[in-house]
Amino acid sequence: MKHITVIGSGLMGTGIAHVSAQAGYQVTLYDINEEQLQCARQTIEKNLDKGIEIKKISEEVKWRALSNLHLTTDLSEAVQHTDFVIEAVPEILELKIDIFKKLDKLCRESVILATNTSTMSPTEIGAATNRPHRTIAMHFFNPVYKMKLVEIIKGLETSDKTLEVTKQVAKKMGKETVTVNEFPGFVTSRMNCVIGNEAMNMLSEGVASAEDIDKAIKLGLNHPMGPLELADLVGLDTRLKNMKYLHKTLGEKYRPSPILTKYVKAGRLGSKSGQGFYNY
Ligand SMILES: CCCCCCC[C@H](O)CC(=O)SCCNC(=O)CCNC(=O)[C@H](O)C(C)(C)COP(=O)([O-])OP(=O)([O-])OC[C@H]1O[C@@H](n2cnc3c(N)ncnc32)[C@H](O)[C@@H]1OP(=O)([O-])[O-]
Ligand SMILES: NC(=O)c1ccc[n+]([C@@H]2O[C@H](COP(=O)([O-])OP(=O)(O)OC[C@H]3O[C@@H](n4cnc5c(N)ncnc54)[C@H](O)[C@@H]3O)[C@@H](O)[C@H]2O)c1
Repeated sequence: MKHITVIGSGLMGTGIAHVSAQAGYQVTLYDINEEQLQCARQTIEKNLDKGIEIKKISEEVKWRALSNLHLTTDLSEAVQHTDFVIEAVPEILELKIDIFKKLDKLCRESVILATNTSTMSPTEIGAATNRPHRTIAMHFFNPVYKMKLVEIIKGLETSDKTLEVTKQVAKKMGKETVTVNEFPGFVTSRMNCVIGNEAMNMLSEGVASAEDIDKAIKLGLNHPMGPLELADLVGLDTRLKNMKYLHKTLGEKYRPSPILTKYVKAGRLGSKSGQGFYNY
């Protein structure tokens, strides 16, 4: 297990590539958008510098991590030498399935394919390949350099060997893992969804201001972030996609708050667009 390929260099793919390269893996980061790749490299370098500044890593660790990182917009090249693939494209099932079909054709038989989906089914994604026993979900958390958890979700056909190897990969990245049986939203996204949606409904009902809702949860329940600022961090478009999926699969109580739909329609996507429940 020497080479990891990350598919998608956005918010999460960037973080996953960072921790993989810093852990000593050879990393190829692939995206269809060259600009996104360049942005990812800048973000990784910035975060490595921050790690040096707060004395979490040395200069040598930074340069070794950057030397482990390779960027490409060529999918065949991206997986030519890979041992393990982690997909982090937008939360669109058809897109993930399309990519897994391509990966299945291009990757050596022994390569494990992992998806960083927040809520979708590794069984369904794996069923689109000839290697459902080597398909798994590896759910990282934002920001990846900080969040200690990787939530691992086995698909129906995922082999025990694949689960074991995936746990080892997460461990080498310095992460703790939990193993979840496949259910929409797993553990964390489903809980995030309920808390976030209730906060959005309270805001719409005029129960309290966004600031006070977040402050109450931070100081009253000791969360590191309030639910509304967290939704801004995650991306309101990603949150809405996940909510719609949970609503379809788990029923009425997961109906997205109307304010979330309205904000996404207005292009208010959270910190990544400069405006969400707060201005950035
Ligand atoms: C259906 C619903 C679905 C939801 C949608 C998808 C959700 C998704 O699936 C799951 C999620 O991600 S949910 C989201 C889950 N995420 C959450 O819930 C996030 C919760 N929020 C937080 O944890 C904090 O507010 C932030 C980390 C965001 C900012 O914290 P801050 O203090 O204002 O920022 P800071 O100054 O940067 O330092 C932070 C810490 O990182 C350290 N560090 C910095 N740079 C570093 C580097 N380059 N290297 C190493 N370390 C580095 C720094 O030393 C400090 O360490 P300490 O040991 O803590 O002192
Ligand atoms: N945002 C979060 O906090 C968070 C946390 C954990 C998991 N996730 C999950 O991670 C995945 C990615 O989310 P994100 O927030 O990083 O999204 P994002 O929009 O920030 O990044 C997606 C990236 O995928 C690229 N992309 C789009 N189509 C592609 C294709 N066909 N081939 C290769 N690259 C392509 C885009 O150019 C972009 O760089 C989603 O499944 C999401 O649910 C998100």
